[in-house]
Amino acid sequence: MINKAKILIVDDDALNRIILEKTLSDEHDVYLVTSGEDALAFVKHTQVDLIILDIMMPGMNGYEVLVQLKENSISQAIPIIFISANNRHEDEVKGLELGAMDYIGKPFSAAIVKVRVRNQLLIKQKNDLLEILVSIDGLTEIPNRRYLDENLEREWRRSKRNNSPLCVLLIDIDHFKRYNDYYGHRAGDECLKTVAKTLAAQCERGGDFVARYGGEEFVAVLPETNQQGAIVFANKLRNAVNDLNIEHNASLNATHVTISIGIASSESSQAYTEKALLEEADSGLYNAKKLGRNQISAQ
Ligand SMILES: Nc1nc2c(ncn2[C@@H]2O[C@H](COP(=O)(O)OP(=O)(O)OP(=O)(O)O)[C@@H](O)[C@H]2O)c(=O)[nH]1
Repeated sequence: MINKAKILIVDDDALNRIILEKTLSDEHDVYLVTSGEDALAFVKHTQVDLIILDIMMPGMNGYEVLVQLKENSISQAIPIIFISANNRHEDEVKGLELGAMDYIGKPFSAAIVKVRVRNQLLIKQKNDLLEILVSIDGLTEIPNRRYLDENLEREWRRSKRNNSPLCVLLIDIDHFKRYNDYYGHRAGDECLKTVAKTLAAQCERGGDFVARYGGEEFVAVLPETNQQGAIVFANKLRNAVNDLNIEHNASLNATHVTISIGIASSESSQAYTEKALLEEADSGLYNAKKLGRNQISAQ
């Protein structure tokens, strides 16, 4: 079963646009543009699930449009079906080699277009699900290290491009080895799950996220946030975990589970890479531990 999808049709021929719209609009939301240039502009502001792309058009041809769509991170994952009167084998091979998922010759049968669109949407749905599954940590069900690496790098590049501040927080549960030793590994897992969900739930601003970094460590990424904002957020995390009041009789700094947090800010940092920024957050964490735990420390 596929959900209603957003399909962009790119064709300079009015009759083709009308027939394709009529064919697909009972199952999907259909958008129409008449040139490659308009298609590239459209995907910048509207998220679409599939593009049906004519090849021979005045201005940019379909091949050129496809190459540009594949070069842009916003549009590179959108499946593209070529629809063209170029029915030579070489044209079809070229289209598929460039990255189109399917190629339909003109004149086309509406029934075939319908089925092929449905097939591509099913494949995309499965790929999207797979993408989510490989980005989620199995134990805590929050984003995993893989998700963190990919998204932190992207946010770092965005921050450099737009000259906007970026903060990262390295968060560690205090005396967690003692927790495991005292309450057992299974209780340790439950504690990790609760803390992870609590940390993730504090992210209210779009773009902010918390991921499991490994073991009992987590990382929060705060785009467009300066150090002052990051300190406010870090205290919110620390308070939220304190408020859980999870008993920790083996802790050496409290009678409940607490966290320590190191903060690094791109504005005050000398870091040239996002990894170096994380290392600075690690130094902050080391300080917070040294200062007695259940604290934050900004670099
Ligand atoms: N239950 C459970 N424990 C884990 C998991 N991943 C890591 N740990 C445990 O987390 C503990 C981390 O211990 P340490 O790095 O020594 O740090 P700590 O005991 O928290 O001490 P401080 O960080 O200095 O406050 C180790 O005992 C790991 O075995 C997990 O998935 N489940």
